[in-house]
Amino acid sequence: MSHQLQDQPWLAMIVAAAGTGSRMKMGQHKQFATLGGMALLGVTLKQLQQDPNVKEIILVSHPSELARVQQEMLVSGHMTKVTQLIAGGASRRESVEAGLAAVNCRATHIGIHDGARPLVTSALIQRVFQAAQKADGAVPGLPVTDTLKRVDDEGKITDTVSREQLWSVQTPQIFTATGIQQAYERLPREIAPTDDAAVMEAAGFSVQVVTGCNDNIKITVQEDLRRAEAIMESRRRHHENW
Ligand SMILES: Nc1ccn([C@@H]2O[C@H](COP(=O)(O)OP(=O)(O)OP(=O)(O)O)[C@@H](O)[C@H]2O)c(=O)n1
Ligand SMILES: C[C@](O)(CO)[C@H](O)COP(=O)(O)O
Repeated sequence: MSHQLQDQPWLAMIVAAAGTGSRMKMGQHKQFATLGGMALLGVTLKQLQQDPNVKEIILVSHPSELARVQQEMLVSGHMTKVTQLIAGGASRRESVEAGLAAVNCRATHIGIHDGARPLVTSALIQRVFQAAQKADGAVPGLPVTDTLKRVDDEGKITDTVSREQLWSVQTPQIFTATGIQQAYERLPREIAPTDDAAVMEAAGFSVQVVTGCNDNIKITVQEDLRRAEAIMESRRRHHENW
């Protein structure tokens, strides 16, 4: 796919939501867990749908739930920015690659966001997008505040890792469209990166970190759902549109 040269930045957002949510230990995929009265993935999509910077959303879902997502989230939720709903793969990498293949050629920038991070805000997207326009890409992150230990298989500490210069990064991660497409093409098949900035780094691109948001948590285990509910409730008390 080629990307047109144009003056105005144009952001396409891939939502990686094809995982099974095995760590949530629920009877169904975590995308359907209830959060604030909606499906978790529905909350994420609503946030992106109402964001002025996001021009199109490519939703990557588990192959077994495409029909349900289409009906319960896209049609019922009026997610008009979702231009494509496609099947993901067995790994996050495969799901992102499927999304990249489907991006509109108008996109100057491609964002990649976890379906499991419903508390993303427009302020955060704006911050990352602005920084991405001055580099090959940008990601939100926070400096690590706990002390870090390396631990062996028996649970014994082997050493203490300096936390100086260590940041914990989140999504959305936003890159130049040509950069992220090239970076994935160059990535050796056997590598399974845990985020997309790692793919850019491996290809020699420069990625800027901007201040992330403490509340932009990834829903991974049941406890995260309770925390997310509390954050949503607090936002509702302070902002009308939450
Ligand atoms: N094959 C995969 C695996 C993960 N993801 C997405 O990547 C995001 C981050 O992954 P994670 O939170 O680990 O989700 P799961 O892989 O679903 O969770 P688990 O590891 O507990 O099974 C999620 O939105 C998930 O849906 C994906 O699109 N395709
Ligand atoms: C992409 C990510 O959310 C950045 O923190 C994270 O690496 C995803 O990890 P997971 O193991 O796929 O949940």
